[in-house]
Amino acid sequence: MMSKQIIRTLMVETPSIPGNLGKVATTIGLTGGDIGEIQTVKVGPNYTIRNITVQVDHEEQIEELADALSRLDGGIRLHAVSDEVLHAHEGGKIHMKSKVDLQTLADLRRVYTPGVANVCRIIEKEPDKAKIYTSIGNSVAIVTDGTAILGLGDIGPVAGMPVMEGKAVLFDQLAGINGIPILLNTKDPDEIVRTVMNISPGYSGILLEDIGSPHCFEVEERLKKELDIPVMHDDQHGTAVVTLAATISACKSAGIDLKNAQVGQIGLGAAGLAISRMLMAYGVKDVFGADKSPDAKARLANYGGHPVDSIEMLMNTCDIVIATTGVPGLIQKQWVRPGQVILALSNPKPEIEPEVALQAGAAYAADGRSVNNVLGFPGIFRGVLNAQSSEITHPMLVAAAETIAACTKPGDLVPHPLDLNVHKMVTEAVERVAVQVNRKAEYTCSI
Ligand SMILES: NC(=O)c1ccc[n+]([C@@H]2O[C@H](COP(=O)([O-])OP(=O)(O)OC[C@H]3O[C@@H](n4cnc5c(N)ncnc54)[C@H](O)[C@@H]3O)[C@@H](O)[C@H]2O)c1
Ligand SMILES: O=C(O)C[C@H](O)C(=O)O
Ligand SMILES: [Mg+2]
Repeated sequence: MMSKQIIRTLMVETPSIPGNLGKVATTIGLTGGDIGEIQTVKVGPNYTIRNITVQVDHEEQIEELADALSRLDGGIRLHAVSDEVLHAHEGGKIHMKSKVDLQTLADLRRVYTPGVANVCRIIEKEPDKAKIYTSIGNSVAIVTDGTAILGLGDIGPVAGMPVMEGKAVLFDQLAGINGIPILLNTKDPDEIVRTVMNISPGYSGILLEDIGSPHCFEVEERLKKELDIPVMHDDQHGTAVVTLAATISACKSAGIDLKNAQVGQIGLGAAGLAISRMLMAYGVKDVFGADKSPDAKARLANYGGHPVDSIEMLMNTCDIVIATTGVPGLIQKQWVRPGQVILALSNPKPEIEPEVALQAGAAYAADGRSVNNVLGFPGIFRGVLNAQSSEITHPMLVAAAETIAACTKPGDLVPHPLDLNVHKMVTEAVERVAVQVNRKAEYTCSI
């Protein structure tokens, strides 16, 4: 079974005779399609037209499906096949909008010149006032060099823009933050650091996204040192937060003692190394790691993890296995041990489909669509922006993970990604820790 990435909408007309919609559904099922939403477009005197969303593995299945539907008798007609995903991206997914009215000359003078000059002067005298009189206090740059776009690899920053726009949509709708994509035409760490430093005055946070390893480690570390605004590489720490949350939930449901469990991490790049570090910092004693790169394994050993040479061996010994390699189907079903927890987190396709892992005996299994850093980064940044914090610290990340785990329904691994209450709870948890950090800093400064 595959992850059915191709999504199409079929506009189908059926005469109003019981059983016709059933025939359509059966035809879709027989060609291997999964039915998603069904929306009634028009109810006629003796017919109904519906948009049916279908997910399939391959493009050719859509053609087979269209053929099969056109062969159905009794007046069933396929009117159109449309690509809603592509359609949703037409013209881009984001748009910079003004918050003020511009109807009259008075408006013009107020929001622009000459009124604006006085606001500039105020900020010149007291730069902190920019947080009050501009959007800077609520803006985060989403920075990519395009070197590790999802699991698609080094496809360049422009091809990665749909992902960056997606992150901006999530920032806006889940946390009310202006997320602004910044595409870098360089992969050189020195240039990345210099460029981000040079643009940083316009932002109150930097989200590094889909920057490949190992240069992502150096870039993040240097930017954290140089800048006095929060910097976070989402693929590292956002992913680690959500994975820790899913692991806590799985252990609770499966009765596994996380700290004494054997945890295996396959793929020790940006996501995998950060997940391993997070789990070890949380108290997990044994984290084993596999990667095709000896350097990646050496990095794990430096942080106290145990590198192993074979994925099969890791599968054979670990209670919890997490994979972030970007290689679909890497985990074979015969390697799955009964009762194991398997988080195959690569996007767009996992190392093993959750259904396959569960059929093979896994107690809990999930992929990167559900265990996804979308549950972490919006609330983490909202929390630090609210607290006007200059950094994102490890205790803030742990607070976020524990909050996500606490919001998870029994039997699930993580909450629904669009549950606004979860993002609010993450925000509050991070803000609480951030405020404590700020207070401590004030106290330290004053003594
Ligand atoms: N679900 C989520 O929230 C989430 C978040 C971040 C990343 N991811 C996914 O994780 C994957 C990796 O992302 P990343 O940013 O860590 O990339 P990366 O390039 O930094 O890391 C990938 C690592 O996998 C290793 N690897 C590749 N093929 C391998 C194989 N056959 N056997 C063993 N190791 C192998 C590479 O050597 C590298 O160290 C991507 O598919 C990405 O979509 C998911
Ligand atoms: O973008 C996502 O869906 C998650 C993650 O950042 C990834 O790179 O896969
Ligand atoms: Mg990413």
